Amino acid sequence: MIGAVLAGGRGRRFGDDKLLYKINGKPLVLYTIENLEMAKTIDEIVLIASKDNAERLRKLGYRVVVDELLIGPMGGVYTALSLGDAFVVAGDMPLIVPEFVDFIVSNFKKSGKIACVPRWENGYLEPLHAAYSRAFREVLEERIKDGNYALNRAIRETDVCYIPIESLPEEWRESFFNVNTREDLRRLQKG
Ligand SMILES: Nc1nc2c(ncn2[C@@H]2O[C@H](COP(=O)(O)OP(=O)(O)OP(=O)(O)O)[C@@H](O)[C@H]2O)c(=O)[nH]1
Ligand SMILES: [Mg+2]
Repeated sequence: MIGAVLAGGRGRRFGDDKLLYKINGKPLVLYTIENLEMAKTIDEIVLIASKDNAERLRKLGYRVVVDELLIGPMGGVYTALSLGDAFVVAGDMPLIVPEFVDFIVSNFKKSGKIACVPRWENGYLEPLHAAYSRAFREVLEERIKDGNYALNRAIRETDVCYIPIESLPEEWRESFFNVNTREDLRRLQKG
């Protein structure tokens, strides 16, 4: 399974250097990549960049694909799925838990569903920490054509499998932590 890292955002809340911002000498996105690589079910990492940051991201040594749409996360997932089935994560999720990724990917494979997405009891979804089949790209294509760019709605209106988060080990929840502001970074450095 491909591990696709969304890295084409503009980081308006943080500053556009967000993913390459160094924490203890290492770019934020490299934490995400290295944890994803540790998942046994992931055999290739691909960064889904914008044309503006693709060259800078290429220097990290991973495969980079340019997202030509830049309509938000939905376009990133759409671009990733052109390569095949993928586990998609946001590049700003440095604490992803490899065992959790493997858990989602194996459930996705077992379920035979078009996608498998973690869901909180209150209904909130975690679409940027989820497994998608290539076939889901067609669902997205229809919606993109109509100008419907909300990924959450696309998932809700499709027959996907959900992973109930509260039934899983509590330590796995840090997997969803994402860096949006400089304040989040301080939380990360404190550990
Ligand atoms: N390929 C791609 N990635 C995206 C796109 N929009 C956001 N992302 C990435 O998805 C992840 C989560 O997005 P956000 O937390 O909203 O980050 P952001 O868009 O960079 O930041 P804000 O402008 O502050 O919302 C980040 O790693 C972004 O780089 C997009 O249009 N295409
Ligand atoms: Mg974020």
